[in-house]
Amino acid sequence: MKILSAQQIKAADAYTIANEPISSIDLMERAASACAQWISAHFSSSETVHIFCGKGNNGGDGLAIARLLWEQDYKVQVYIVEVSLHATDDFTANLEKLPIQPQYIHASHEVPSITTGIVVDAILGTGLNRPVEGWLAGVFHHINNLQQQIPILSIDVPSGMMIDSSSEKSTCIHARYTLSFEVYKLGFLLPENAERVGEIVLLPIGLHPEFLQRESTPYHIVDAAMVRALYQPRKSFAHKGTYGHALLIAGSYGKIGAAVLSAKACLRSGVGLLTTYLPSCGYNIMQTSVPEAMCITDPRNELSMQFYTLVQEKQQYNTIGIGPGLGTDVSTAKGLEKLLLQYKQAMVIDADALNIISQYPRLLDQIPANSILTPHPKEFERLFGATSNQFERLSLLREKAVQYKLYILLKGKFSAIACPDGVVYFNSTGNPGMATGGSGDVLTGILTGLLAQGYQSKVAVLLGAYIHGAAGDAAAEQLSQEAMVAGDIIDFLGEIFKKLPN
Ligand SMILES: NC(=O)C1=CN([C@@H]2O[C@H](COP(=O)(O)OP(=O)(O)OC[C@H]3O[C@@H](n4cnc5c(N)ncnc54)[C@H](OP(=O)(O)O)[C@@H]3O)[C@@H](O)[C@H]2O)[C@@H](O)CC1
Ligand SMILES: Nc1ncnc2c1ncn2[C@@H]1O[C@H](COP(=O)(O)OP(=O)(O)O)[C@@H](O)[C@H]1O
Ligand SMILES: [K+]
Repeated sequence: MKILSAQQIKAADAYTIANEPISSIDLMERAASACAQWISAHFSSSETVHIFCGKGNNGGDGLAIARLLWEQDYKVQVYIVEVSLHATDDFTANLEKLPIQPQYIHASHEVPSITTGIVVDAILGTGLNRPVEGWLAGVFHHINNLQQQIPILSIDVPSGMMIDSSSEKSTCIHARYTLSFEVYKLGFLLPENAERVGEIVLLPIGLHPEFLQRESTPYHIVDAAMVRALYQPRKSFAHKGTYGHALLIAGSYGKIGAAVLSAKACLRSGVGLLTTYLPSCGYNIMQTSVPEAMCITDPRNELSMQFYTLVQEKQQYNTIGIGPGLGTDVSTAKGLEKLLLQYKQAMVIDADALNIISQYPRLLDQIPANSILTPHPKEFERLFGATSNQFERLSLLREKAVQYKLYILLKGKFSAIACPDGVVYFNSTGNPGMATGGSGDVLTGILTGLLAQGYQSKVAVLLGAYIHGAAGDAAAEQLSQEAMVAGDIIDFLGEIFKKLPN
């Protein structure tokens, strides 16, 4: 699914009006009726609905929603916030059709004290053209202070929130739900806006499919349809050699669990053969807990320089996953440097392997093209530096993926996957139950398993991120977000793989 900028959304609107064709007031009616339907499905008509409208088309939506809910016997109060002297034509047309008398607000103290019902925020939408400040910011503060008692529903976008750049300097409505039209907006996907958007509900309003199909954008959402198209079923005459041999270099004293989780996830993602390279203290643990994995040990309790010679001697590994629980011992760093000089196929680099690279940045140039890096935000910052906001971080992510010809998956809710061509995919699966130690080690195992069995890096990272989150969602569904642990994500992988064939 494509993510469109405010400018592209405006163009989609215009294209739909010209080519469906439909009048702009009817398109607004369609958007408003999708919102009114959602509201009536979720809130009883005994609730008073307080609708705050600006004077642009977002306000026009609000007025139409007010009329539609009034027709369904809701008690409706409309407040027109005088954001501008100018009103749009569709706002004016809907004001003429409004069956009740609105109240006008020119100052923050004019916001009524509302103690029951629900609040609908239709003050500003994608037409925001400057940060919200001054008396309007005061109005927003008043509305936000109601939040504890009553739900705030923002129409299309929480008012005051920029969708294509940081809203740090703007006062925004903090919504409990954002009822947004047709497509995700980039700002919804970044953690800095989490408190502003609340729960996102996407409502289709019939924007022209031709426009959506042909419009190009660097930002996409990974969805179920996309991953089903990427998935390759196993061949009936396959043997274990068909699905590759992965080498997983992981673990240090006290962190063998990370290696175990990665190894199990790699095997449960369909790899043909798996060899793990571990410090000596991990041998019994791995052989007992994951008998399917072969095991080579380093004589030390940290991994030493020796693992590069192993790769040099045995070139049979289709890919290497390195990092979970590795530690950042100097000898491990030296081993990683030698490995990067020897091994030229795409690999998966995570956790302490990334931390080592951030200590020796020259190693970035040695990483094989098309490798997958999986930093969490802190690791990303160590690798590439701090940024002043998350839109800048996203630009930096794209820039580094292009510069080093890598797939860089920046972890979090809506993990952002930047590709060497500068395109970014946001993963749509996963939940806060996955914010538990070891979830990332499981992801490394999955990605290593998919790469080893022959998926191209791009397919492996999109498919892997999606199934990792989907298995996490299945685990949370069964066990709760609190009680699930990283190992449960592995246990639910099978359920997700079963749903992938078309
Ligand atoms: N997507 C679709 O296909 C469809 C979209 N639709 C809807 O249209 C919405 C976009 O409507 P829009 O373009 O009229 O802009 P909108 O957000 O109402 O704001 C414009 C007003 O805000 C003002 N203003 C701006 N910044 C300000 C600030 N900081 N502080 C104060 N004022 C500020 C600006 O004032 P001015 O700059 O003129 O002073 C102007 O008056 C979209 O979000 C969706 O709800 C549906 O109806 C149909 C299908
Ligand atoms: N709130 C969340 N929503 C969706 N996915 C999440 C959430 N929290 C964590 N995850 C996922 O869980 C994984 C956590 O990885 P990481 O922080 O490296 O964990 P660890 O180092 O403990 O293995 C990432 O893939 C991340 O996207
Ligand atoms: K709004």
